[in-house]
Amino acid sequence: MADDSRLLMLIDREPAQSRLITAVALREGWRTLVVRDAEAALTALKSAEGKAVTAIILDQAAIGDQACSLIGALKDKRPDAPVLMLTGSASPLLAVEAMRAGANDYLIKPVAPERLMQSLRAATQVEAPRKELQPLAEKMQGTLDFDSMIGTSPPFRSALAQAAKTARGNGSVLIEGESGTGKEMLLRAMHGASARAKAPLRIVNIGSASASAIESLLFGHEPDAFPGAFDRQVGAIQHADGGTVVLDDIDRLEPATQEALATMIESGIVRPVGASHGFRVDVRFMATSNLPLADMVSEGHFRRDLFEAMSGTRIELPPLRERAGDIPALTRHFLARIGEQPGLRHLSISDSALSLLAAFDWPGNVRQLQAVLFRAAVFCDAQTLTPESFPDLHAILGDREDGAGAPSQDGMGVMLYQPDGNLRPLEEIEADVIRLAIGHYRGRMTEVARRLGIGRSTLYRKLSDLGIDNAA
Ligand SMILES: Nc1ncnc2c1ncn2[C@@H]1O[C@H](COP(=O)(O)OP(=O)(O)OP(=O)(O)O)[C@@H](O)[C@H]1O
Repeated sequence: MADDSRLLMLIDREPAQSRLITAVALREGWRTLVVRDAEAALTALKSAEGKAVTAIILDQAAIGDQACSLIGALKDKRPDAPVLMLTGSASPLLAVEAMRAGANDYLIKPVAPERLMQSLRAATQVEAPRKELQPLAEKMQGTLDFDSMIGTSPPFRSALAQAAKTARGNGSVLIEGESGTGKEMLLRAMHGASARAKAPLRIVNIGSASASAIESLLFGHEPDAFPGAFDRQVGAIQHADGGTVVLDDIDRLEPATQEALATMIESGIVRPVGASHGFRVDVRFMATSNLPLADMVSEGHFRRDLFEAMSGTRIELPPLRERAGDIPALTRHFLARIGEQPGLRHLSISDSALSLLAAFDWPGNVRQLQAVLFRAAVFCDAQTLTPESFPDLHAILGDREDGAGAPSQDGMGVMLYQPDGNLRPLEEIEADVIRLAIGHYRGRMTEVARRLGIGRSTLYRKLSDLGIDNAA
């Protein structure tokens, strides 16, 4: 059902794409106004209907070289309406120009409908930086091996060690973790370090298509297997014979497909949809899940046999908020990579800006950190990023800046040594750890106690023994 307050202007010349975007946007309550070119877009914005436009998607193919100037003109007329640009080009320079002109996001075609909607949702959220999940920065390709995975925090390092140890084997791998924690990056590194590194790696995003389309993508189909199946299609599993298949977001697999996959794995034979016989394949399965799959099994939402077949090795990647100590290293890594992009420069970052980044809880994890840094770098005129370079984070955390939000001792952790080189007394360190935890978990004392591994009453006793004001 369309919501009258949500009108999307789509500047697009491809009828099939317009229909698809209109349909997926409608599912999320958007009405869509389709226009074919720049002139029609600017005219439409002046009309009574156009005044109600709350977001704009622009396909660069409809505009050509003038896309960035059109973004500027649209932002002049409608500064509040976020603009997303679709393009066939992966040029970082175009991405930077589009952002400087005012685009909120830049998506390279083909874009899965879910990715597009995620971006539209993010751009229309009031608390934009919390939800910013599709950064331009992600289009910067780097090498994908274990060494390029930044972080030294113990839970992260133990996940990496487990991955490195099992990469060379043939068993299945399940990587669990919130969105943006690096699951896909880790799987690619594992495939790269495996004996199958030179064989194909096929990644199937389970959330990106309907259940029947996923079956076709995985197993392939015969001509006429279903209405619209004109040609034979070879599925990802068969394509990856000898290599690795990744089931990205396996938690979203429908029950019927779960069953078909469990049967396939058990038999080692893949049977295309509509085919009377199958083919024996040799593939290694890897999967990612945003939700704890074991819980889904206990709740009856995921088949136990498939879970067991998929979890030869189970690796959990921690959310960024649980490894805030890695934020400075990640930040420097991303700033170095951003600085290599055409149109951007190498920037440094002040300690106070690092403290601000460390105090945020990053619901979109490493991906979001990358996006926020990229945006800040695009708009930075100086050589150094400061807290002012992150106005949205500043607004969210600003009122906590002198206390709860900012981790103590240069923001990055707790000092173990005194200036004279001797260790600090345990009580002082403990008090700092508790203050840091209260700040990090924004005063949610149950969470603070849970994360510190102590009971709430012990926590309150320590607060009083150590003389900590719980508004720390
Ligand atoms: N430890 C890390 N070091 C460097 N870059 C990282 C690290 N972790 C994640 N990234 C970067 O963050 C982005 C998101 O990572 P990735 O796509 O692997 O996350 P994901 O967990 O698979 O997310 P989703 O569940 O949403 O698909 C990528 O650009 C990746 O390069």
